[in-house]
Amino acid sequence: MTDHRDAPAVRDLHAFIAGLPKAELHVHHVGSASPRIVSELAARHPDSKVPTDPEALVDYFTFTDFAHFIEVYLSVVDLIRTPEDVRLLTYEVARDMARQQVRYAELTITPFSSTRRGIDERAFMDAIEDARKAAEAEFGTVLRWCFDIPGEAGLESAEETARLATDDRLRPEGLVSFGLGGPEIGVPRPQFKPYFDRAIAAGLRSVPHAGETTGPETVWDALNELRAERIGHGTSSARDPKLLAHLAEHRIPLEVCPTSNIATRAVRTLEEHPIKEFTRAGVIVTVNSDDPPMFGTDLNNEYAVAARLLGLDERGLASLAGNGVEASFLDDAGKAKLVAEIDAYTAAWLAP
Ligand SMILES: O=C(O)c1cccc(C(=O)CC[C@H]2O[C@@H](n3cnc4c(=O)[nH]cnc43)[C@H](O)[C@@H]2O)c1
Ligand SMILES: [Zn+2]
Repeated sequence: MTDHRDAPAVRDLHAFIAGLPKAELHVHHVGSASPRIVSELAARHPDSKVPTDPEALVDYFTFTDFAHFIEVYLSVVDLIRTPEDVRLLTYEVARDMARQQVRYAELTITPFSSTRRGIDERAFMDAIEDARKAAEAEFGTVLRWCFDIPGEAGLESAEETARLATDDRLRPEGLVSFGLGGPEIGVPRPQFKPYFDRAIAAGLRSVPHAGETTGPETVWDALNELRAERIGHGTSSARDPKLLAHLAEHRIPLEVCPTSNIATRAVRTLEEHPIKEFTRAGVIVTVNSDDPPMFGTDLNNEYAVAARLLGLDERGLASLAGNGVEASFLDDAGKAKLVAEIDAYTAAWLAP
């Protein structure tokens, strides 16, 4: 993904980013399946329309709009049919993260999509937990889960997601937060309040998507009705100065995913992305990859994009990585350790 025509200073920045320890807060489980895993699963299930040839996947993963993206996303969801598929996917996603020096990730998982397709709920939880423990032991990447409601699937999906997230016999050890994903148009956030209330009462943190494909009123709803502690995307917040001031004052971070917004055509070009308006308004910005292989990106590339749009040098990038850690649901000791690692890496890189 590095442009080899880059000037030497830019190349150095890419190398700095590649080694920088990072936290990722907004990345989807199925949306992180590498072309190799997608083609392996597609070959196992020849009834699927998903191509088996990784090169054909590039075309397949070119989206006309957000609705088309969700349609393609669900065709990949359809490839995950057994607990072993779930385990393999989760473990391989962690391997890809470790290669990018991602030390900690909150991975958004949609258990409803798997249980409704017939995967046993107990086996599903065991598969993700087994992969989480193996990944931490083998790659050193700490994974935590965000269970999200696929809002367009209706309140049945909200009920099922809340049940899976709060039933003490099922709830996985790695679960830290509760989310809401899928299309926003025609899916008002307030209807999900009772499910978020239950999840919050059970100790989960609230991290809905909002303002990705609809206006700032959706972000207000996420804050006021769903008690959001971070906002997934929040792109349209830039259209409401009062909202920007509120996010800044209450230190509600945005999980910004620049390339995703272009790929789903939520934003026309990177140059038009409001990330700079967020930082100017004092909003805490974290940078994330969302569905990296589907959007032809990875977290390192998203940091490079942010560096370009925000004019960041190495210290600025280290501070951006620090935002990801501070906005995470790691405990204080975990945060301090990862921030110290970022600082030590940056100091060593900049040492004469
Ligand atoms: O699983 C089903 O059967 C189902 C039925 C109806 C609707 C849905 C969904 O809408 C699933 C959406 C799915 O998309 C995930 N996702 C991945 N990237 C994004 C994003 O950038 N913005 C919003 N959602 C995203 C999300 O986690 C849901 O799982 C499913
Ligand atoms: Zn997302």
